Amino acid sequence: MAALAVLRSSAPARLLSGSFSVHRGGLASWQHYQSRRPFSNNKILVELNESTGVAVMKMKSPPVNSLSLDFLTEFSISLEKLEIDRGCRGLILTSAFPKIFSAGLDITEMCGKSAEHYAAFWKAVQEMWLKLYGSNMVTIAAVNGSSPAGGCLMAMCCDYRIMADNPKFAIGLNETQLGIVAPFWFKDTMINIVGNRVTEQSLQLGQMYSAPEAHKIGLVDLLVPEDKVQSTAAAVMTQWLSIPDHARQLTKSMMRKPTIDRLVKQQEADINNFVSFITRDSIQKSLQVYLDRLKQKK
Ligand SMILES: CCCCC/C=C\C/C=C\C=C\CC(=O)SCCNC(=O)CCNC(=O)[C@H](O)C(C)(C)COP(=O)(O)OP(=O)(O)OC[C@H]1O[C@@H](n2cnc3c(N)ncnc32)[C@H](O)[C@@H]1OP(=O)(O)O
Repeated sequence: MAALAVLRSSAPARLLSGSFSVHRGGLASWQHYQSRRPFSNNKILVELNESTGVAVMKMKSPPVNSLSLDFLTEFSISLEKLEIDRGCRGLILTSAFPKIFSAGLDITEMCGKSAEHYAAFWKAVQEMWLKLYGSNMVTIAAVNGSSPAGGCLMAMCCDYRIMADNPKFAIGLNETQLGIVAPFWFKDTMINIVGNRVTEQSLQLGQMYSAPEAHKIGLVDLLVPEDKVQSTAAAVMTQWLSIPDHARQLTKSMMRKPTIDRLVKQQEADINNFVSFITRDSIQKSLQVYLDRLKQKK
């Protein structure tokens, strides 16, 4: 968080516009952030409303917004651009697809690949978490569909979660159902929202909660009809932005810094831990079985 705060105060918006081709239009228009990365297929659509200072980031990686290495890299770059843009104070994170917010980490990135690939992938997951959980912006998740595991983590990184009131949509950290283990920083993020007891039970059982259940345990803050998710997110954002930035940001930092520092201090060890865990034959088998089941369920 401290690192982001430094970035924000030292990088003038003019520099950002020059470096990243941000096109600014009239007051009422939306800006489109175009990524110049050659491998980018624009899996993330970002629209910044200059007059409100609110960006809407829509995940758009078919079919289910799974978090691949490419997706995560594009996500982190997009987030960093917004973070250093002084014209942007708030971020609404949502999905371009009805019914799916994000399917979590892309399981194919964790199966049958090299140790180097796993290390690069895990670093990208860490970076996504560090940037989103440590953001100085007001962040609101507009959860318009199901959101297992890494998708739930993304929502949990935000300051406030609004979910579509549909019992068919589920959210939670279901890692144990795949035979894998949520790392300590996933666990800490959840504890900070719902407390130790609920987190322990959720993680052991790999529990997925329907939207009403998630609201009941405090995993999501507000349930609204599906067609009201975006407008409610905008309204809640206005409330949050009425608080002076410096006071809100310092408070957020005070609450989250210990959790963030814990990973920062052992980032390399966490990568090594992930690689040695995911390369075990038994874990590879579990993931393959889970993936095959997913593909066969139709
Ligand atoms: C002690 C030391 C510990 C150290 C730490 C070690 C390890 C930690 C490791 C990892 C942590 C991982 C966290 C994760 O995020 S794991 C991912 C968990 N995600 C899931 O379980 C979601 C699975 N998907 C679903 O439940 C459904 O797909 C979903 C509800 C999202 C959507 O359902 P729908 O019916 O609409 O769509 P499907 O037909 O099921 O899927 C379409 C298509 O997409 C493929 N797919 C779905 N999810 C994923 C995914 N996460 N990754 C890759 N691919 C996915 C699915 O297979 C279908 O493919 P196809 O049949 O069309 O080819």
